[in-house]
Formats: sequence, structure tokens, C-alpha cells
Amino acid sequence: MAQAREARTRLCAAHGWPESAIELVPVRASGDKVQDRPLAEIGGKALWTKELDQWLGEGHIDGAVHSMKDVETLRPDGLAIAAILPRADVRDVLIGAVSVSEIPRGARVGTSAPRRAAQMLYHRPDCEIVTFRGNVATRLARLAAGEAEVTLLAAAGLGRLGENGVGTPLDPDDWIPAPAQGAIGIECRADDARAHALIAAIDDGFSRASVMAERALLASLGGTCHSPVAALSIREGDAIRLRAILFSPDGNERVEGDCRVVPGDGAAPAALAADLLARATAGISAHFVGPA
Ligand SMILES: NCc1[nH]cc(CCC(=O)O)c1CC(=O)O
Repeated sequence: MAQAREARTRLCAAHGWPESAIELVPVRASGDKVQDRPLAEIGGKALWTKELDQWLGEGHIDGAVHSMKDVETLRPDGLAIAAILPRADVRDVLIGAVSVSEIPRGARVGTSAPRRAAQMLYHRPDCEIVTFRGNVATRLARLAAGEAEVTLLAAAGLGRLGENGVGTPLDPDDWIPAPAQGAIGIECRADDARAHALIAAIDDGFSRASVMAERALLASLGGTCHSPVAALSIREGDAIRLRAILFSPDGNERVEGDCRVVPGDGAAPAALAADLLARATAGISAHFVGPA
């Protein structure tokens, strides 16, 4: 809902509309309905998009607001990503310790993201991963209740909920976030030219190019938002430096690489994905199926 409000505010500002011009329609996603198990274990795909796709396709709504990190790389034919909003803080935030190296020995780390678990175990093999799911407030409450010593959350999500002062943001030089982290996208029906044009007015070109590069890499890896992969686009003049790391889930192995991407070019991310898979050990490549 915080993301939808941000999208509404930006759309209304761009077109000079009152906030009442856009109605927010809450849709409960499958990923919200199941709270007690790690998402990766539920196995189903499209946990955050299935219901929204259906409502959009059937015309109950004219636009769907997504956290792009949760949007599968292969989208239904009838839908189009009409805008990527200016990207928020891309970083992961560590809560419960001031840095990864200062986490107490043997500490429990609450997360259900395979990427965060593997990346933490790579740096801190002494730590123990405990499953942490639910919204931001739930996770912070579980930390406060002593179910883990530390947890990791996206700075973007914390910021949108007004939790700005919590924890230590991790420098992307040593800790890379998830593909598309911090980016909000708005989809519409591909044949709805009017909605597409209105929404496209708030598209941010560099954020779009960055997110599309990260998604192109993920698609070529055959990865999902549950894959142990970290990827980030960094501005390099008019182009992008795309950095990526694949991990084995236990954090024992990793393979990393980077490439230069001219905005809109999907070939360079695909080539980086192929190169990473070619250099990956079996413990890593078992978690990626390659391009569809
Ligand atoms: N899968 C959960 C999810 N999807 C998007 C965000 C944060 C917001 C964003 O990255 O845009 C989060 C929570 C988290 O990772 O802490």
C-alpha cells in the first residue's frame, strides 16, 4: 500500500490531478496469505503477482503497482511494464549489529531469502540462519522477541514505512542486493494505450535501464526471486556497470563477474549470465536452470 500511495502521488503530480483521481484497490497476494513457511518452500511461482495480474487482465483495475524484486522475469503476454519509478535506496540494511564482521560469533540470522542467507554464510560461516518471514513490522517484532540476533531488510521497504533510522545500510561494494531491489514498477494492460501513456509519463529512464539489465541477467540465469543471486547496476557515464554474484545456498562457493551495459541492451547481461554459469561450480549451477 505504501508503494501504491507513492505511485499515486507521482502520477497525480505529473498530470495535475487531485489524489482522489486514482482509487487504490488493495489486493491480497498469495505470498501474504501464507506466513508460516519460507516462500521458496511454498514452491508456487508468481506469489506476489498472480492475483494482481488477474485483476488487471479482467479490467477490475487499470494499473498494478509492484515491487520489481518480486516480479517474475517472464510476464503474461497481455501486460506491459509502463513505468519504473525513480529507484529508492538499493541497499540491504543489517539490523542488530553495526557491521557484518561485528556480528557476535555463532549468532542467529533471521531471513528467508536464499540470497541473504548464502551471502551471510559466505562472509560468516559461523552464523546460523533462522527462517524469518512476514512484513517489516513482523520481522522487527521477531527480532525484538529474541528469535534471532540480527536480520536483514531492504532499505527501500524500511524507508517507505518510515523506519529510516533502523540498522546499518550495507555498502554495495561488499554486499550486493537482489536484482531490482528498491524499484517500483507499474504495469497496465498492453492494449490499453491511454493508461500506458498516462503511466509512462512518470517512467524514470535510468531506473528502467538498471532494473531491466538486472532482470535480463536473472532471466538468462533461469533464476527467480528465491535464487541465491545478487546483482546491481551502477551508473558508468551514460552506461551501466552490471555486477553479479551467484552463491551456493550454503555460502561455501560463489562466482562473480561484471559487464558494461548500454541502456536497453539485453545481450550483455545474457552474456554475463552465460559466463557466470560456465564458471560456476556444480553447487552453484544446480540452483539455476539457464535461459528459458
Ligand atoms: N520479498 C520481500 C520484499 N520485496 C520487496 C521488498 C523491499 C522493497 C524493495 O526492494 O523495493 C521486500 C522486503 C525486503 O526484502 O526487506
